[in-house]
Amino acid sequence: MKNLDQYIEKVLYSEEEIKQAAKRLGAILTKDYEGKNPLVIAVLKGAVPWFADLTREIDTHLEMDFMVVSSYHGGTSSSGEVKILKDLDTNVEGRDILFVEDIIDTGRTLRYLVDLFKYRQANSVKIVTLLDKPEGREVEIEADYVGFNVPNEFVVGYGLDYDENFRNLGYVGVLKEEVYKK
Ligand SMILES: O=P(O)(O)OC[C@H]1O[C@H](OP(=O)(O)OP(=O)(O)O)[C@H](O)[C@@H]1O
Ligand SMILES: Nc1nc2[nH]cnc2c(=O)[nH]1
Repeated sequence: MKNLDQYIEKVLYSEEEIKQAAKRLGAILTKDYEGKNPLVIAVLKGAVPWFADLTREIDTHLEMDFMVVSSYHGGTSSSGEVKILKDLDTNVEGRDILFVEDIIDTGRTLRYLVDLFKYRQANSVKIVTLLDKPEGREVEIEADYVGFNVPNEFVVGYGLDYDENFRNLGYVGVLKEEVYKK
């Protein structure tokens, strides 16, 4: 057993399943964005592994950029307040924007970002997320492209953290209860 595996209660999505999801969505995005040169934005930090794997499956011209956004503090609950820690340096007016997220839970992060980019007069704003947790929703927002619908549990791995740890797991899983008690 690998060192970090011992903290995991169950694996929800394996490396292989995530790879297949990247291929499936990458093929759709290739068609949808052909000739549009979209600005594909990773919402850091959680989206890093998914962004890296997904964009390599999109076989058309695109540009990449990065934002650092945070709403979760130190544990498993959202503060409800979305903070932009690093914004874009480029003008998005008239651009086709594709946000890449690891998860949509309460929906607050993406509701905030979509509204902001509409205000900034992007031509289109769409969302691709590895995981969608519909039962967590507190504000209305829907992803345009979804890898998996995830049950209402706190998940870690493949970019998703618990207290900044476990982002480097290759798969998505649920932590053992004793990890939270430490
Ligand atoms: O739908 P919501 O309830 O807003 O949750 C989704 C957001 O929560 C996580 O980010 P977090 O704020 O934990 O920052 P991180 O990406 O640095 O882990 C995740 O990466 C999403 O951005
Ligand atoms: N790690 C992690 N971050 C989240 N942010 C919003 N929902 C989740 C979740 O289930 N796990």
